[in-house]
Amino acid sequence: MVHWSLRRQNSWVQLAGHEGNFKASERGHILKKFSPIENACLVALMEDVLRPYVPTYYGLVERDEQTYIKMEDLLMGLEAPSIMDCKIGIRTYLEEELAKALLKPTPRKDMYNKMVALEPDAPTPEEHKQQAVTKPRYMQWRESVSSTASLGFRIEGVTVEAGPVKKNFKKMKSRDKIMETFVLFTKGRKDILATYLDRLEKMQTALQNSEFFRTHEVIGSSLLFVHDRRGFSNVWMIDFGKTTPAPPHVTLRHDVPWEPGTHEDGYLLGLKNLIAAFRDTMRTVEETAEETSECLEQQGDISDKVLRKREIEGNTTNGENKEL
Ligand SMILES: O=P(O)(O)O[C@H]1[C@H](O)[C@@H](OP(=O)(O)O)[C@H](OP(=O)(O)O)[C@@H](OP(=O)(O)O)[C@H]1O
Ligand SMILES: Nc1ncnc2c1ncn2[C@@H]1O[C@H](COP(=O)(O)OP(=O)(O)O)[C@@H](O)[C@H]1O
Repeated sequence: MVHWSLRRQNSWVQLAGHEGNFKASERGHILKKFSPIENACLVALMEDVLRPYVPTYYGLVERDEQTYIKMEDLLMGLEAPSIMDCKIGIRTYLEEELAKALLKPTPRKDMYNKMVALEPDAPTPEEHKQQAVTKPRYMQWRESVSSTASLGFRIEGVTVEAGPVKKNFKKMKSRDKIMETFVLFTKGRKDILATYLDRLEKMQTALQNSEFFRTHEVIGSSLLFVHDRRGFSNVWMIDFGKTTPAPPHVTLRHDVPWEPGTHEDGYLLGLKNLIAAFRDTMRTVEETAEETSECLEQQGDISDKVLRKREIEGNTTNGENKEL
């Protein structure tokens, strides 16, 4: 018998990040364009207590004159996977990008265009005139219109059972809507929610004991949630392209708001809020199951009932993410 995790039953799915950054590799591995910063992180993480929470690192390979980082394919073995990418932390850009923008602002037309596409009135009159914004300005605005600034995490992308990839979460700010998305993502399955919660809590403990975490500013990193209909589920820390060692004189806490110069990332604030949102989602699912006398062990899809219950309770404002 072939173990489930040894069979490749899926094709590559990319929920977020830069186009063209990944390349397929042999079974169980993927290739990501080399970045010295991410490479140094993965090397260090292989020796850290966080190792079980990050994709295994297999070194560097050359393809078509480009260097790639070879790492574990986290979708390996999943059948029609459901995947969710949540970016963690209260700040999504580097302090040095802010310093650069203050010293020598680089106007970004592409970021201005992304901004007006979402909120035509967001740019200032001056920015409208220039048809450009700086990168920190765009990133801070993205943080404020999403849940990053308030909750320390945001949903970047979701796919349910290998369906279409949804990325329309840029303005998802409210905790209620995030919880609705968790219900839709897991189809209200208590077993999957429970596995995610357990893994997140263990990750939280590992982070508190991690030498890597104590000494690194973790910016723009995500948690990748993966599960399938059979109930195989896991959460992983990915994307260390903007994770850098903190200056030696700085002691990072990760659970306090950022002030310029502190290098704080708010990673633990975000994780705490994410865990709480998962716990409340689970409670709602349990209450709905009790009320409707449904047996959750049957693992039926109760997401419709949970959402209807939330609507009745007045928690739902509109159906923005119901199409998942
Ligand atoms: O998600 P949208 O709104 O499209 O904005 C993207 C993300 O914030 C990227 O961050 P991440 O990679 O953490 O998702 C960031 O890449 P960086 O990693 O380079 O900061 C991009 O900056 P540019 O690559 O400069 O365009 C920025 O345009
Ligand atoms: N090891 C992995 N296994 C499976 N999928 C991955 C892996 N790493 C990244 N991905 C997919 O690629 C997407 C972008 O990854 P990320 O590392 O954030 O890229 P970028 O550095 O371009 O932002 C993730 O949302 C996820 O869907």
